[in-house]
Amino acid sequence: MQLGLIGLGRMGRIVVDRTLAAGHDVVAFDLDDAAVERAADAGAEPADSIDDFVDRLGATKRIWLMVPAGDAIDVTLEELEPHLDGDDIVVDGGNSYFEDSVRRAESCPAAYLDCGTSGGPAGAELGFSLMVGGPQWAYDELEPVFDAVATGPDGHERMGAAGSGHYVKMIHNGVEYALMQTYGEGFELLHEGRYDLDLEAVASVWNNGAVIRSWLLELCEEAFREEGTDLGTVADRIEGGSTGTWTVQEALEQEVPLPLIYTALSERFGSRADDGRFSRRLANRLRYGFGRHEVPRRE
Ligand SMILES: NC(=O)C1=CN([C@@H]2O[C@H](COP(=O)(O)OP(=O)(O)OC[C@H]3O[C@@H](n4cnc5c(N)ncnc54)[C@H](O)[C@@H]3O)[C@@H](O)[C@H]2O)C=CC1
Ligand SMILES: O=C(CO)[C@H](O)[C@H](O)COP(=O)(O)O
Repeated sequence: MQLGLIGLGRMGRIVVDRTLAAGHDVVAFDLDDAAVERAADAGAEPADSIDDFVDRLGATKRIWLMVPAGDAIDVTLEELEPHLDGDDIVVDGGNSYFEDSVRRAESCPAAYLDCGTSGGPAGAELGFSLMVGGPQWAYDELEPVFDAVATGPDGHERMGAAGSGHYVKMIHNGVEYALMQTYGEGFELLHEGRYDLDLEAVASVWNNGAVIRSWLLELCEEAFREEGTDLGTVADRIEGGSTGTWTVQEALEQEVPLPLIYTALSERFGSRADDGRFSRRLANRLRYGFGRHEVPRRE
């Protein structure tokens, strides 16, 4: 099969490499010329514009977008759409908001598959976990590519109608936030607690047979090994947050309580306050107000 790939960053490049390794042909485009050159070195056919990209694809086009969620998807689709018809397929493998994917599926002349992708660049060796929404025929048609990009046939599944793939991935990310938060809390207590512990050793022994073993816990072990048991110079600031915000918004709309995911999300926002949380500072001052407790002051 021939696959056109747009977006050759951390994730797109893995899609290229795994698709090529499975014996398919890849036409590759990115706004970054150096990324296109690197994909060409790996065996892809380089394209220098969207027009060139579509010219290099056969009459029936199979296209995978791996650009950042948001405007980059709409801009790319706007350029692609005059070249597409109902026999063509477009996959969005990024972290798009599911309602945007529903809208795009309705307006795109091609069959549109929203594909939640999990595994991250670090999971490249194993292959990804793919959660796909959209028409069954398009999913079936792209099965050889999904087999290649995922861990294999068990690593991808059609979730349902348009939007469902990105919906499942959004909630996957909410779970990811909460798991990171709970590992963080456990290790914080171990770090601050009664014993002088080697946290890499704790993570390692937990990863060998413990109930709470997981890939994230293996990544905790790696972090302590590489940064030290006190995490060295790693700052207490957590970026990201869009997928977790959407998960919490959806939970509010569906009236489903998600206290753990909400707490994990709010910890991210709280971590970004430049000089500490205002609410924590006010609570500090109020304890003086009612109790004349000493007020710890900033340097
Ligand atoms: N990095 C991760 O752990 C994961 C990322 N994702 C999602 O995959 C998507 C891509 O993520 P990454 O590869 O990490 O991002 P990245 O920033 O590494 O790569 C994005 C690439 O898209 C290119 N690009 C941007 N706008 C473009 C346009 N209009 N036309 C052509 N190329 C364009 C950039 O030049 C860059 O090479 C995002 O939606 C992200 O949320 C999904 C799962 C995991
Ligand atoms: O999807 C992912 C992992 O599963 C990506 O790493 C994503 O960027 C993480 O989301 P956020 O930026 O909201 O932390």
